[in-house]
Amino acid sequence: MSLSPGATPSGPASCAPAAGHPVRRHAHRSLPLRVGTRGSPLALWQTRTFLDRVLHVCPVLRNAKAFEEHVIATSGDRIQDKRLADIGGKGLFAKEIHEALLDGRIDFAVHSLKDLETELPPGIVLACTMKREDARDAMVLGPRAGDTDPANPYAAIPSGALIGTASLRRQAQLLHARPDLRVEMIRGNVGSRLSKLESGAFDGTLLALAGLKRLGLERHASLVLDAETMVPAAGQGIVGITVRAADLELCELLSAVEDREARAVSRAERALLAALDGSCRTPIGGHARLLPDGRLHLTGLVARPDGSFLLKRTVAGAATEAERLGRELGDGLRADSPVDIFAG
Ligand SMILES: NCc1[nH]cc(CCC(=O)O)c1CC(=O)O
Repeated sequence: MSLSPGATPSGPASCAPAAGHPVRRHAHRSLPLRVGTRGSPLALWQTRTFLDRVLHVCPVLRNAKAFEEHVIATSGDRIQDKRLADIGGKGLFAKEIHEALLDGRIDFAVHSLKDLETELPPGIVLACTMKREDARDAMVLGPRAGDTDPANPYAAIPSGALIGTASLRRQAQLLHARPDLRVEMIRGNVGSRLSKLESGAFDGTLLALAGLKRLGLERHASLVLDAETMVPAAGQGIVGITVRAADLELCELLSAVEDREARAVSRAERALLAALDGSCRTPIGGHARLLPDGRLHLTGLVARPDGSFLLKRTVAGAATEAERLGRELGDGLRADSPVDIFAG
C-alpha cells in the first residue's frame, strides 16, 4: 500500500504534503496503521474523530482496514487518587505511549495537546494539530447553585461552596476571584466527576468545555468562563498527533489534517509554557487566538495555588512569530513573579 499522493485513485490534492516536505512516491508500507490512544471515553472519542478526518482527506485508506487501535494505559490513568503535581506532573499521560511509538509497537498516537509535555522525547514529533474545540473552562454546579449573572461570572457559586478540581491553574484563578470558596482534589474522568457532584460530595467542579462537548455533556455546564476570566491551559481543546520523526511518509500523510490556526496558537502557548519552566506545582495558564487581521493575541498567567498572587498579561504580534511571542511573554511573567513560585 502506498500512502503517497500519487496513489490516491480519485486524486484529490488533499493528501499533498505540507510545503517543504519531500514527496516520496515509491514509499510502501503495510496496513493497518497502528494508532496508540488512552482508553478513557474522551481519548477514544478524540482518536476515532481524528481517524475519520484522515479517511475523509485520504480516500485511498478507505479501501482496507486501515487502522488498528491500541489502547495504552498510562501512569496518569493508573494513579487516580493524587494530584498530578504530586506524582510527577505532565508527561504521565504520554510516557508509555511515547515508549510504544519509539519501540515500533504503534505508528502514531493521538493526545490531548494540553497533556503533552512541551519538550517531546528525541525522535518524536508533533505531526499535526487538529482544529481547536472551544478552549474555555466550564463550571458545573450542583443543586445549591444560585442564579447566574452576566456581569459577574462567579455569582452563581454559593458562598463558601466546596469546589472539586485537581488543576492548580483552575484552583488559583478561582480562589483569587473568590477567596471564600474551598477547593478539594477531585480526579477521574469526566463521567465520574459528574457523578460525584450529583451525589453531593461537591458543590461544583471545573472542567474543560471541550471535553464536555465531545462527550455530549455540554448541558451540564452551568457557567462557561471566558478566557480572560479563567485563562485556559496551553493546548486546551486541541488534539495533537505524535509520530516518529523518521517516519516521513506518515508525517506527510497526517499533515493533511493539520489546522494552521491550531498550529500557530499552540506554538505560542507551548513556547510560553516552556519559557515559564514552572514546576508542576506552578499554576500556569496560556491562551492564544488569531485576530481577524492575522495577528496573534496571547494571554499568559502565573499564580500561587492559593490565589494570593496572580499575574496576567496579554501581548499581540505577527502569527509567524508565535514562538517568539510566547517565549518573550513567558520570560517577562517569570521575571516579575516571586522566584519561589517556580521552585521545584
Ligand atoms: N487533564 C485531563 C484533560 N485533558 C484534556 C481534557 C479536555 C479536552 C481538551 O482540553 O482538549 C481534559 C479534561 C479536563 O481538563 O476537563
